Amino acid sequence: MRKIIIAGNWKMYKTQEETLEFVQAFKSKIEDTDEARKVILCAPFTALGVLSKGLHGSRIELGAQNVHWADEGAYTGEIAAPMLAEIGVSYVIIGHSERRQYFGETDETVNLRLKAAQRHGLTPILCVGESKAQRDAGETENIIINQLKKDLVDVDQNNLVIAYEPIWAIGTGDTCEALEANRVIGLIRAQLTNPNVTIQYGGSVKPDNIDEIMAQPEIDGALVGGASLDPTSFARIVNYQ
Ligand SMILES: O=C(CO)COP(=O)(O)O
Repeated sequence: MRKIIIAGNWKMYKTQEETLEFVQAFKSKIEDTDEARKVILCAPFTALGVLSKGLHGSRIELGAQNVHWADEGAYTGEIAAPMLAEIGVSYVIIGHSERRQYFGETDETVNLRLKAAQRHGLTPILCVGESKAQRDAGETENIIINQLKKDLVDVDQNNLVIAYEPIWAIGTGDTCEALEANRVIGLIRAQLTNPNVTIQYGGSVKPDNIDEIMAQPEIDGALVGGASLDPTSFARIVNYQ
C-alpha cells in the first residue's frame, strides 16, 4: 500500500519564535483530517528542537532539509544523521534542486546522503526534476531516469519517498499540469523495483490546485514550499478533497 504524505519544506524561513506560532495555529486546524494522511514539517536545523517539543503528542512528524553522508567528522557547517535521529527527526529531504543548483550537490553526493539517512533509520525524500531548458529540449524523461539511476544505487526502496519537482515550477506559480505531473510520476514509478514507494509532486502547490493534483492516480502526496509557511494555507492543503 502506498502511503499519502503531505510535507512542508520551509526552506530558509522561520525563526524559533515563528515556528512556535505556526505550530500553535496549525495543530488544531488538522485535527479532523484522516490520520492515514501523513503530515511532515521540514524545518531549518535551528527550528527542529522547538518544533520537536511543540509537535509532541501530535501526529505531525519532523523532517530536515539535508544531511551529511558521514556519521561524524571534520565537516564544518554540516549535520550528521545521528544528530537528526537523536532529536526526533524521521524524514530528510535530499537532493533538492536548490541544493543541486547553489551548493554543488551531485548525484554521487545525493546517493551517499540517501544511504547515510537510511543507516540511521531516517526516511529520505529524494527530489528529482528537470529544468525549463531540459523540458523544452524534450529531455525530461532522460534527465529523470538518469538521476534515479545514479541516486538510487544501493538505496533501500522500502524506506524511501520520492518527490517529482520540476525546477521550472518551483516558486514560480507555474504549476506543472496535474495530468503531466501524473504522467512523469508514472514514469518514475516504472523505474523502481518497489511499486509501493510514495511519490509526491512539488512545485507551486497551493490550496487552489491541491485537489486536482491529489485526484491523480499516480500522485501520493505533495512537497510544498511557500504555501506551507502559512498555517491556514498548509492546513487547507493537508485537508484536500
Ligand atoms: O521546492 C519546493 C518544495 O520542496 C516547492 O516550492 P514552492 O511550493 O514554493 O513552489
